[in-house]
Amino acid sequence: MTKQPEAGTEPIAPSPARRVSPWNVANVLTVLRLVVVPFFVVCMFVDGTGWRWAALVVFLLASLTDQLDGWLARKYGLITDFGKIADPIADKALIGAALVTLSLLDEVSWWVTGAILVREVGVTALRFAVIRHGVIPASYGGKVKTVLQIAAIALYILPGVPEPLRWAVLGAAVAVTLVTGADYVVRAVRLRKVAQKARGG
Ligand SMILES: O=P(O)(O)OC[C@H](O)CO
Repeated sequence: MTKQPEAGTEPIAPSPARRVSPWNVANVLTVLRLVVVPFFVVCMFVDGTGWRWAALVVFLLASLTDQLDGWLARKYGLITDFGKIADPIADKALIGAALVTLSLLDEVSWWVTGAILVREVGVTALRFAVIRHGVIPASYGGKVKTVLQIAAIALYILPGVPEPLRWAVLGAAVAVTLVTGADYVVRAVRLRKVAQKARGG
């Protein structure tokens, strides 16, 4: 019986099928998400409700590209190792910039921003630490985490949202962020073991 790779880990193997260029529409959207981050930050720091709404629109449009690039990559077979690494990094840049900005403006506690940033930077470092064994793509939990983070940040950017609603969604985002971070550590250990076994080590 053919042994299937373990879920959530993808050892690097030579692909017998067609090679997909990293310069495809899904990856271009991922890079665009990175490019709009400075525009979002500027909108946040300019005084006035209009600029708040502009920041929200930029943030939500950039977040939408996260859902769109993943969908395009799956539908048109545009999944590349570059996309698997760059997509979570682009999400982290957008989410990280939003949280740091909200903390600088005294609207989100620094401990929340710090806990989320430590997890996000840690998972990125982990991905690079095991990259010689394979790529750890975003998990289902990781995607749920990103949606919760986006919802929580949008509620903080939006003027006049009741505080209990903001706290509830942000609390859920922090919890899922930390739990999925621990899950990636388990996946990285598993990936290393699978890759070492495959090499006969
Ligand atoms: O939890 P991560 O680090 O895999 O990030 C998930 C991505 O942001 C989903 O698009």
